[in-house]
Amino acid sequence: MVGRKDNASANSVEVVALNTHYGDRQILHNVNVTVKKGEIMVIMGGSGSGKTTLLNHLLGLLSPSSGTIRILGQDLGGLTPLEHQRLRTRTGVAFQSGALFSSMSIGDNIALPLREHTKLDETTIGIMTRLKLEVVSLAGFEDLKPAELSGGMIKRAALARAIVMDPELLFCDEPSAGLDPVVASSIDDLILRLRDAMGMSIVVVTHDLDSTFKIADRICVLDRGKVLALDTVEAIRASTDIRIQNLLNRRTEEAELDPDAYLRRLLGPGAAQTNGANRS
Ligand SMILES: Nc1ncnc2c1ncn2[C@@H]1O[C@H](COP(=O)(O)OP(=O)(O)OP(=O)(O)O)[C@@H](O)[C@H]1O
Repeated sequence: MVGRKDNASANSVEVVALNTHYGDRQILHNVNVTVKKGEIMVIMGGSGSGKTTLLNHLLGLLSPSSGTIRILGQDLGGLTPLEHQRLRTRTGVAFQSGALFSSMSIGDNIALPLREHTKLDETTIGIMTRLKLEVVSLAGFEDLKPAELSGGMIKRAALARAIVMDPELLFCDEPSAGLDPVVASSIDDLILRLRDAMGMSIVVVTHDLDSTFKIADRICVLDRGKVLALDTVEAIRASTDIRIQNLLNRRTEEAELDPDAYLRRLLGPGAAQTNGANRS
């Protein structure tokens, strides 16, 4: 582990009473989330429910209107820029798009955090980079450029860069988005392996229900900026809350509450009128 500091907290993430606004509009409402050490927490919710906003708070990219965010025992609100930077070396982020530098080789992309944050010599950096490429099953691909990789390989490379510093906490934004089911499933397996073999705490933001049920220890369901539920996979699956069931069944509330309005949206006003006329 590079630059790791011990801390006594049993939780990797503690979000307490988080409220946030974009301008006058409140986006997150009294959000409380805890991620235990070694846990995989999946944040899910419909489009616009606030997943990205919450993730950006956890990454320290947004400041809350009120509330507290503790990452690895440290209150983000009270950190100096140097402390922020140190904390960043203990966390990893795999962005949805990969966010790899297109002009650099895969090996150089993955080595970047080691070159930026450590004083390790190039031989050691080369060994650590190749080790992480092996972990994500990309051994031998270090000289290729991102444009030469498939979507699944880009996601793997992004994960390799996110874990190159052996972080205690890993954030993954839509790790399987845009991948076919088989490749998406292999990314899920990789995330599970990272937790099991390296003991990381992992926060995943995803729309993908199959992936959620496969990897999550607990699920945080967001709905219109509020935590609708935070529980185990089994408990979420068994929930009788209609909004959770709608989310799980991929039904919209509109469809549930007003079938005609849903049809109008799907088919256009003329078709819906015809439908209404036929019914009466
Ligand atoms: N920079 C911004 N300025 C103003 N409003 C924003 C901004 N970013 C997001 N929002 C609004 O905040 C709400 C939550 O957005 P957010 O992107 O966090 O949701 P999400 O659950 O990640 O959605 P998606 O799954 O579609 O990415 C939405 O209503 C969105 O329109």
